[in-house]
Amino acid sequence: MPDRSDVLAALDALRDPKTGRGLVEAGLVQGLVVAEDRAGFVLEVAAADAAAYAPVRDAAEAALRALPGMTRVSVVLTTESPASPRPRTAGLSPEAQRQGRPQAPRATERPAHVRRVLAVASGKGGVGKSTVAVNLALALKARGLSVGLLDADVHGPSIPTMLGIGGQPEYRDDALQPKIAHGLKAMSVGLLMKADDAMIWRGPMASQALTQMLTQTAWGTEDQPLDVLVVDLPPGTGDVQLTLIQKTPLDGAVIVSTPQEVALADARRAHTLFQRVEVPTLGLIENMSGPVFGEGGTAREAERLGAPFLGALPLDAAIRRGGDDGRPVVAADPGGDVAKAFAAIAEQVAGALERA
Ligand SMILES: Nc1ncnc2c1ncn2[C@@H]1O[C@H](COP(=O)(O)OP(=O)(O)OP(=O)(O)O)[C@@H](O)[C@H]1O
Repeated sequence: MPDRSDVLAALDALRDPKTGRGLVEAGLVQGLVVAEDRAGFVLEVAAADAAAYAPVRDAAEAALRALPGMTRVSVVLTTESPASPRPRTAGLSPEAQRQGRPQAPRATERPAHVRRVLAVASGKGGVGKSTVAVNLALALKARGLSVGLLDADVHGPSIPTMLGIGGQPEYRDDALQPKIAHGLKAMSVGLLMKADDAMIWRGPMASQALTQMLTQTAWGTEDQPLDVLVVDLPPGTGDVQLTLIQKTPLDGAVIVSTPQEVALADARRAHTLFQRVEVPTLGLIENMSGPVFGEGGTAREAERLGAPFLGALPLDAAIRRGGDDGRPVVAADPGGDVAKAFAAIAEQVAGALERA
């Protein structure tokens, strides 16, 4: 298996067309991940140079793929647009300087022409976070808002399936063009990565690519800004989530949980995580509520945390089918009980975002 130094040598053998130096020496290789038969990194260039560097990205991918034993390679070309400077990062606090440990960077850059950014989070995986994100986005849209959906779930991006979208997003007019599905503007990490690249994407690449999807997607225009951008975060409360929520300028978060104690304990941790970064928890949502998993647990947890309880959604086969078929239940059956439950939640979320 090639190791990190083999990968670096292969990349440095390629020339940066601008400086004539090797890619590594020129500082173009960022966030390199090498793990057994996989490698990936971010090639970040100025926006004006994006087209010129596409062949460099292709050459880098080819060079890595040519290494013996290397089967999965992913190079993401990201651009640094002059109109949207990189997020400024916080300097080291005196305490951190003394300890030699950097503080995590805090986002200061908002995506252009987006009024509000809402995170949908869950402590635990599989509780229906993505299902809620999609249907809540549709319910907000049904209120007359213009809504975008950013699938940041690097662990398992499911929004493309849920919305029935696919194919690489187009890069036009210096921006990634979102896919339009059921009236939502959607962008997913799943559209940019190949199915089995998930592991590579968990590291710095994920963070950089998400920053790019957030800030360089054509979410809105000056004349028609996007009202709400819903961000489907990866489940969990670890370092990946912490980095993402620190780098994303969030106006509020909703936390999805099932009624079981194991899920509620993780929901509690998610709330604590948001508190740490001073993002208000707009409320908790109980999913898969009913006789199988129980009901009421999330409402009680919300009360304990001092956060609003936004509503409960039943365990319902139609919700699952809608997700599998690319026809989310709120779009497929807008007059049904589930759509009404989402409408009630959307009303509270819209109100809270207005005040945020
Ligand atoms: N209320 C519900 N009733 C029935 N099935 C549901 C419900 N909510 C979600 N599901 C189904 O449960 C599965 C997991 O849902 P989903 O992918 O939304 O969870 P998640 O929390 O986003 O998972 P992860 O973050 O781990 O990817 C899906 O098959 C989905 O269709």
